[in-house]
Amino acid sequence: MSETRSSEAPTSTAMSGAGAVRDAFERLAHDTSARPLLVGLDFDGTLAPLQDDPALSRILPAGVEPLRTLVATPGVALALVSGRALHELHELAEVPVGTYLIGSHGAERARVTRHGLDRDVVQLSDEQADRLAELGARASQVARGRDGVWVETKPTAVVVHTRLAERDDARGAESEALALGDELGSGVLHGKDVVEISVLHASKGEALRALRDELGARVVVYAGDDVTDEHAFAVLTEHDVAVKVGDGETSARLRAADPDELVAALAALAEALTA
Ligand SMILES: O=P(O)(O)OC[C@H]1O[C@H](O[C@H]2O[C@H](CO)[C@@H](O)[C@H](O)[C@H]2O)[C@H](O)[C@@H](O)[C@@H]1O
Repeated sequence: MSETRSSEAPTSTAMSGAGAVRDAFERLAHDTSARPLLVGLDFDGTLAPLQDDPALSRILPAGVEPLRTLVATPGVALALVSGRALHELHELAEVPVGTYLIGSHGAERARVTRHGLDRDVVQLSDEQADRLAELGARASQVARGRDGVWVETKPTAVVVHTRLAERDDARGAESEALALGDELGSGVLHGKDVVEISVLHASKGEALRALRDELGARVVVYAGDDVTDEHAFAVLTEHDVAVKVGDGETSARLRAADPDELVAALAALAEALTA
C-alpha cells in the first residue's frame, strides 16, 4: 500500500569545506536578481543538533538572530520544513513572526503571526483516522519488549524511534516498522533512527515546490541533514542552492559539516543581506 521514500538513492558527492556554503550564501545575498528568495531549512539535525529525547531539541542560539534578519529582509522569505508535527515545530523552533512552517513532512502548513499560527487544518478521512489508530496500536507491538524503542504519534503519522536501542533491537524494530508501513501506510520514511508511517501522501519536496510557486521565488536555498530532505533537494533547480548538513550520500551540491557550520553560514548570509 505504501510508497517508501527513503530509497531514492542520491548520487553526487557534495562540495565540503567551511567556506563553501558561506561563499555561496554571500554571493546570493549580493545578487539582486535572486529575489524573491526563499530560504527553506530543516529543523532536527540542521538548525538543532540531534538529541536522544526529541522534546529537548532547540535551535542553536547562534541561529536565532540570523533567522530574524532573513524574515525582516524585503524580498526574502523563510520556511522551516520539518517532519515534526506543526504545533511541536512551532513550540521548539521559536521562529520569528512571518516564518512559514511546513510540518509532518509537508502534510501540515502554517505561517507564524503575532497572534499564533495561521494554519491549514489537516482533515483526515474516517478511513485515514482509523488507519492511524491501527498503526499506533501495531507500532506499539513493534516496540514492545525492545528496550529503547518507542512510538511517537503525530497528526498524520506514527514514528517508531530506535536511537536509544541496541543495534539488534533497532534493526528488528525498523524492519518490522517498514513492513507495517508497506501493509498499512500511505507513505514510509526511513530517517535517522526513525521509521515514520504516514496515512497521507506528502513530501517535503512537494510542499517546498508549492510554497515556491505561491511566493514566486526565483531562487530557493534549502538545507537539511536527513534522507527525507533529499525530496526537497530533488525539486531544486541548478540556480538554487542545496546544502546537505553532516555525513551521507546526497544530491546536494554543498555540504556543511554540522548545524554549527550551517548556522554560521546563515549568519554570514544575514549579514551580507543587511550590508
Ligand atoms: O524533518 P526534521 O525536522 O529533521 O524532523 C524529522 C524527525 O525529527 C525528530 O526525530 C529526529 O530528531 C530527534 C531529536 O533530535 C532524534 O531523537 C531522532 O532520532 C531523529 O530522527 C522527530 O522526533 C520526528 O518526528 C521527525 O519526523
